[in-house]
Amino acid sequence: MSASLLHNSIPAAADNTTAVVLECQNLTKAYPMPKGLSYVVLENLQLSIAQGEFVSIIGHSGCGKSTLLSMIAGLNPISGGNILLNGAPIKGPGPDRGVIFQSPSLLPWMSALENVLLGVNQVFSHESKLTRHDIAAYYLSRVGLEDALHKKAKDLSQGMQQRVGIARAFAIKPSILLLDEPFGMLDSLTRAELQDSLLEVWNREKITAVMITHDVDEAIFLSDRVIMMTSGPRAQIGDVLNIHLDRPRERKEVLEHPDFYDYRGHLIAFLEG
Ligand SMILES: Nc1ncnc2c1ncn2[C@@H]1O[C@H](COP(=O)(O)OP(=O)(O)OP(=O)(O)O)[C@@H](O)[C@H]1O
Repeated sequence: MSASLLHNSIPAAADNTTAVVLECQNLTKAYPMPKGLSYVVLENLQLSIAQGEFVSIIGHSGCGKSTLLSMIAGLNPISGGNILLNGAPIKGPGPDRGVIFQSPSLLPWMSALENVLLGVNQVFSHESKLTRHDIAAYYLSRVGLEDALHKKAKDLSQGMQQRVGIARAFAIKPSILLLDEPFGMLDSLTRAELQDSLLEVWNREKITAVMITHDVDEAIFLSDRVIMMTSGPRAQIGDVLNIHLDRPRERKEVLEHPDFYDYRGHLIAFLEG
C-alpha cells in the first residue's frame, strides 16, 4: 500500500504560521429548561487550534467541556456563533473527525480488526480490500494489538478495547481527533500505558487533537497547550497554558523536567481558585 496512506505529513509543531484547523467563533450553547427558560452553558467562546497541535481542556465538572466537544463532533447543535473545521462550518458528524470516548462502544461480536474496518471501509471505499485490511491492521499494531487482531471485542480487556478505539480513530485519517476523557475509566497503570501508546502513534501522525481530561498530569504530558475553562453557567476560556516540553516525550523525562511542577502548580491553582 502507498506510504502516504499510513503517514501524514502534517508539520510537527504548531506556531503562528501554521494553518488553523479548528475555530470556534462566539460559540454559545443554551439547553432548554422547563417553563421556557434556558441554561446557558457556554457563551461567546473563542478558540483557535492550529494544525498539528495537541490541546487539552480542563475545568470543573459541569462547566461544559463535553458539550463543547460534542458540538465540534457535530453531535450537539450549537445555539449561537460558529464552529469552522478547515474553514467550513460544521453541520453534523463526519469522518473528518475521529472521536475517542471514555468507553469505545465497540461491536462486541466483531473482532478488533472488523471494528476498525467499519470506519476504514467507509472512508477508504475506493481502496482495495487488501489495502483497507492493511490500514486497519497497521493502526492496531501501532497501539500494541498486532496479536489480537482477530479477538472478539467482547473478549478484550477494557484497556485493549480502548486501544481499538484509538486505532479506529487514527485509521480514518481525520482532520482532527476529539478525545473525551479517553482514559477516565482505566486504572492508573493501564491509563499510563494507554497515554504512552496514544503519544507513540500521535508522534508519527501529528493529527490535530483536542482532549478533555480531569487529570492535570495527563494534560501536561500530552499537550502543547492546556485550556482552562471557567465554571458555568456562561463558561468561557479562563486561562491558557503553553507547555514547552520537547517532543517526542518520555514520561520519566517529563516528570523530572524542572518546569513540570510549575505547569502543574499553574493548573491546580486555576482549578482551586
Ligand atoms: N442535554 C442536556 N440538557 C440539559 N442540560 C444539559 C444537557 N447536557 C448537559 N447539560 C448541562 O450542561 C452543563 C455542562 O455539561 P457537560 O457535560 O458539558 O459538562 P462537563 O464539563 O463535560 O462535565 P464533566 O466534567 O462532569 O463531564 C451541565 O450543567 C449539564 O447538566
